[in-house]
Amino acid sequence: MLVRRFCVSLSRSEINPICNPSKLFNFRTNPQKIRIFSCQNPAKLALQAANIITHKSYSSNSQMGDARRPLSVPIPDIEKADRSELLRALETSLGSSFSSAPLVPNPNPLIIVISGPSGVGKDAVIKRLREVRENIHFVVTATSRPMRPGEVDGRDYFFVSKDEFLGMVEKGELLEHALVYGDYKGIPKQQIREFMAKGSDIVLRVDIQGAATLRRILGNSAVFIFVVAESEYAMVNRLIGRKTETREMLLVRIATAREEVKHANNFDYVVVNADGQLESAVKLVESVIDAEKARVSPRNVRI
Ligand SMILES: Nc1ncnc2c1ncn2[C@@H]1O[C@H](COP(=O)(O)OP(=O)(O)OP(=O)(O)O)[C@@H](O)[C@H]1O
Repeated sequence: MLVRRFCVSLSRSEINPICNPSKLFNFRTNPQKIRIFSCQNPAKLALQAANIITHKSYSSNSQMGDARRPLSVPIPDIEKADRSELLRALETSLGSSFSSAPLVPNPNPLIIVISGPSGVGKDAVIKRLREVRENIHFVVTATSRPMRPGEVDGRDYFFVSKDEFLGMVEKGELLEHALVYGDYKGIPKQQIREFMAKGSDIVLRVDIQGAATLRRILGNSAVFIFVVAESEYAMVNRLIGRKTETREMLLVRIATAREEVKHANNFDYVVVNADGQLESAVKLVESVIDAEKARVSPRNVRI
């Protein structure tokens, strides 16, 4: 019964390498042998198939008169032969040895732009991502805003004066810059070039305005991720809880955030950072990065 099923599928299958070895090995097949397969006796057919794969289909040098054709070698029984013997026979039959070189090139380093309204947890997501992910560089933004308690110059931001900042702009040292709530923020190009050359992925953390500018500059060569809280209430609560804003600034930030939530469409991915669910948000960002690395047509960024 089993033999019958095997044979029926053999005779029906166009791509079955036994019925048509040319599909697999690109050989010129002997039409005579293919015709033999269409015989009606299933047991005989199975035997012939087995016979051909071990000996006959590769044995006739007289029919393969050119140098590209594989040599005539029997393929040992897969159950009995040792692996290296089998590999050698397959290599000889195919006419070339199996390479250990990667079948596809290593993926290009990515630029990942992380943005979202104020207070949704961009910094919290990035801080955790920094702990769990290797080979990724978090660009330190230059800013003219004063340092907050607990922040470190060169780690959280490069804190510079307004004049120093404008000097950087003039020398073309910034990929993008903007005036945000009265303070300048900008992305130093040199850092990106340096770390991409080492093969690191780059994370840029910008506000919505900055993300829109980067989209114009980088187009689809970078990955844009929009981080949001699960609700406006949660977002406001987090801003209040952070205790970094004056009452006036709180109002401005919340009003701006309301507008900014509408910009999700300009991004490639949305990540919801729900209350108490920071780990899930970070995992999702990691999945996005992994998926981007597996793209068939990679993004190709030049700074
Ligand atoms: N998933 C979460 N659950 C609870 N609290 C969170 C979560 N994510 C972030 N927070 C807290 O919310 C506050 C705001 O987060 P964070 O400073 O990271 O926001 P942000 O988007 O970087 O804000 P801004 O754009 O104003 O700098 C912080 O006190 C942070 O610890």
